[in-house]
Amino acid sequence: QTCKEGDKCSEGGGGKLLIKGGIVVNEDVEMISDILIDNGHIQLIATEIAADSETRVVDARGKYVMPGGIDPHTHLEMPFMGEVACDTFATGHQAALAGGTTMHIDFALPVDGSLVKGWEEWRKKAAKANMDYGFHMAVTAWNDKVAEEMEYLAKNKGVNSYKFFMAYKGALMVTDEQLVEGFRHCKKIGALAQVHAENGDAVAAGQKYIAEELQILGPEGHALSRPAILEVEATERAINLAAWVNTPLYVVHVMSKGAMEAVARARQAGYRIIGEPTAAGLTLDESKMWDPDFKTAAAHVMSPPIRKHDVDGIALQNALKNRVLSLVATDHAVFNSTQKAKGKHDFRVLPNGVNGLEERIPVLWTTMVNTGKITPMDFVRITSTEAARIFNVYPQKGVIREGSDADLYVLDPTVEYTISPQTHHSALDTNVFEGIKCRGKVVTTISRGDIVWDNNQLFTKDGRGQYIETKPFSPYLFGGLEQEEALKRAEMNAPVKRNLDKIYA
Ligand SMILES: NC(=O)NCCC(=O)O
Ligand SMILES: [Zn+2]
Ligand SMILES: [Zn+2]
Repeated sequence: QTCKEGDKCSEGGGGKLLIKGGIVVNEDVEMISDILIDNGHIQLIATEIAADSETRVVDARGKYVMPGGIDPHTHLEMPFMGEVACDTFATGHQAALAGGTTMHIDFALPVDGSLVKGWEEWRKKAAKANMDYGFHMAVTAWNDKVAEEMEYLAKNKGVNSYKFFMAYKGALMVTDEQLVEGFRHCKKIGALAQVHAENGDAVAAGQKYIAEELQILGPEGHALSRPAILEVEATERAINLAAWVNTPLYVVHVMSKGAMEAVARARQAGYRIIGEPTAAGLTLDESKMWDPDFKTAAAHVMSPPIRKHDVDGIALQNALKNRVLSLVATDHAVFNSTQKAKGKHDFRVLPNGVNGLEERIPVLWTTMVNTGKITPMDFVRITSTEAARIFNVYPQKGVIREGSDADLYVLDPTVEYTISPQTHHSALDTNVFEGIKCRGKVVTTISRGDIVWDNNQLFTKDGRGQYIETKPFSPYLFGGLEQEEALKRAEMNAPVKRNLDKIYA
């Protein structure tokens, strides 16, 4: 149930709220506290707060109260491979809110080669927003106009991250030269460079070989044509180029152990590299692409592909635990079974993408907190706080703190349920997490002080979500870079100076 235009949304909507007695978790501390919310913000956090007659009380005793999830990687209503992703900014947001996520950052694509037009187009799509959102922009070509528009959007429209696709040859892919130009420009304007790291030329050759020579055309051909080694190669290449330019780099959807190890080496070497695994990559297995039921196999097709759980998934989980990987996204890009059927006879035209906006929080909690792999505080960091810091919206988001936006959710660790497309809130008719038994359920979600999900019901409406500007030069990424640069420049001149000293000694 969602509130329609003109409804009073009496169960949610404004007013003072008191969340009583929950285990309030931030990334650095957890303690039993009350939280008073007014005017969309957290007003007071204290051991005991009394409610007046106008205040609605949410009983959170025995439950966790955590900062609203921030999903840093989604594709709502994205035109891709001849289809348009079927979750809109309404249905995608409703799914997210039912799963404790209260903000996401979506990838806007250029329109007619223009980033500004792309940004405007995505703002139109987001007129239906049910929760707060920001944008990254994809850079799919390189010229003066692209560079100018990046600067304009970073300075004036709150876009502080730009993604370069090293795959999808003939569509979104850029060359290494464009990558380097783009990285340099990101550094200049204080924006974060992001990469989809797969060797697109090799993937194209691999697809041709698997489809034409080996005559494998089913969804398993997708996995076979995009092996981990091509992800590792591109990840290492992007890291090296970013290190050369000396700009921070964010590797989206790290799916393989090898790519994670490349991120680990780079971080150990002191580079500013961030690795993002996805909910699907952490918890699912590639074997689903071999499922005899086409609908099931096709639902699992995404790029880079879901890998082997016992090798890659577990290694990604451990890397997250040890802070080699930084935060978890979904890469929510959903195509229903009719749309996926386009690739029934050839995996090369099967729209790529899986779901996760609603499942990220309960599935990760079940997989990683219930097993003792990470603490609730770690959980908050990887699902919310780290994204807020990286994309420079902290402490407005990502923390339960006085003055912050009242975006939070209540999770009951005792409730068990099984994920199913029949009960989820996405417009999708499949669900790659179907059948997973979760222990820990988001029972209440609060977005800007409104109860938007409670007791298995949505109380939200289209248009209530706000655009969040992400400002450039995030101190979390760019702090100290100038000093580093000055030292580097001094080192560059050192051999020349040594020689001159010798000559004129
Ligand atoms: N990942 C995927 O398969 N689809 C969405 C586009 C992208 O992120 O590459
Ligand atoms: Zn991608
Ligand atoms: Zn993506």
